[in-house]
Amino acid sequence: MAAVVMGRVIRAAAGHRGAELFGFRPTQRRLKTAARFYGKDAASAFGHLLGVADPESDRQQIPPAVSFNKAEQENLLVHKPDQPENPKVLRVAIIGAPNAGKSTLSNQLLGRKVFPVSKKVHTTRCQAQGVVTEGDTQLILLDTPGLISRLKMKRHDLEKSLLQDPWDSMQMADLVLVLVDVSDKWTRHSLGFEVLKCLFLHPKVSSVLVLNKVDLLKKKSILLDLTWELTEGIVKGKKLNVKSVIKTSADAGEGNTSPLWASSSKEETSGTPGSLFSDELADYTDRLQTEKQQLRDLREKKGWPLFQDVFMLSAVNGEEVHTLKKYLLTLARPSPWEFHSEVLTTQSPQDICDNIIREKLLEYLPQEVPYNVIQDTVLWEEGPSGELVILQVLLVQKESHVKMLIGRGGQQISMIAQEAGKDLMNVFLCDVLLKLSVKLKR
Ligand SMILES: Nc1nc2c(ncn2[C@@H]2O[C@H](COP(=O)(O)OP(=O)(O)OP(=O)(O)O)[C@@H](O)[C@H]2O)c(=O)[nH]1
Repeated sequence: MAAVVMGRVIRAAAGHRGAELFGFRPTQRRLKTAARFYGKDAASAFGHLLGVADPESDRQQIPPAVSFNKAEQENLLVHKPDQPENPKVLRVAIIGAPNAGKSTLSNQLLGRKVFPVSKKVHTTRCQAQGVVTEGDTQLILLDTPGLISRLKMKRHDLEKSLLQDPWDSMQMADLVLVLVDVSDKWTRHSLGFEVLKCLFLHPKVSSVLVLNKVDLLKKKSILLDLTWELTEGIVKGKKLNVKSVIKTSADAGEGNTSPLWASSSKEETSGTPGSLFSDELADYTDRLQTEKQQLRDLREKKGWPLFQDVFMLSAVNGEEVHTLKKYLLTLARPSPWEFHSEVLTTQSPQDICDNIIREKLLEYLPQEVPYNVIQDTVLWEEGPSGELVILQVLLVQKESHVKMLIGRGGQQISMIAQEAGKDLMNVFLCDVLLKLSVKLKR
């Protein structure tokens, strides 16, 4: 049985794939269209992106689109970075348990959804990089799969990348954001052994605790207890002063680049990742002597006393993400940029497409069904009006799964195609015609 469903062609009123790189001329007409589509501020920023003199302001920076042309995207990745005179870089790994919100946070920091997000665990299958370029600074975000144990990987027959990639990200990072889902009553009281092990074995990487999903908490006061538990009552090498935490959290405004955190000491820190706490870390490592002993001790631990700062935010609605972003930008160190400012992600256009379709499969199909779908892109081309035309075949192993995927009257697959098409339009900023076909794998 097979079904072919077409995603609706969606109008990308903002004038397609951004910059002059793609041969677009920055016209006032395009800016007006952008104003209709995105709002006035964004239209100004779009003008800025296109190289048009910004008539009113350049307050807001619109992230670049990703080219749907594989060669163009690859070319851009090897393009000499257009860096300013004093470039700065911070490489940020984002780790945490599956479903903590790592990809949601990455997307918010990037300002465009390039990583897949879903309620089901293991949405992210391998490490991917996102690039935020602001002023003279480049933040390189290393989005990773949720940390799992070797045992779990074997038991659930999961790919090796799920185990290896978070570790690889840590090797590359200057700073790690440890995300905890505070709405999960069962897991929120401990960072988990895998996270602790990762932190312990990468002592040079500064760490910041991020308490995510605060929007789901009825009683916000629990955040203080959780902070205490997950930091062992120590942040920036100082004992926590709960009173000042409450005050600082409540007072933190938009323009405030300091974290929602205050230690009991008035002492200033240098803000240089990797250079802090070396003494405390040495003490700490001394206490855990043999490797066996170290691991045994870590298994009994819940928190990490070497966090540099703590943030409390809601990645899904962007609450306080701006504060975190500003904080990260201030920590960047002088270093040549690694990417051209037009690069938003290192993923190939096809990978982005596969991930987005997979995200919808995870959202709409029950239990293990989406994990067994094989995706095969059989057509990827530019249509006569510049639209992106994609045909992807979804191969499944059971007749019952074919039916589930297609849904009554084709409703299910049609919705998946429409939603994925809409997301792809927002990544590539062009019209997208997505066709999905479901087939039984013989
Ligand atoms: N309410 C709420 N939901 C959130 C927040 N952040 C993420 N989510 C939701 O949590 C689910 C998991 O988010 P992801 O970003 O896919 O989580 P992840 O950590 O990347 O997951 P894995 O790829 O499985 O490791 C999604 O349904 C998100 O919409 C938040 O701040 N508040």
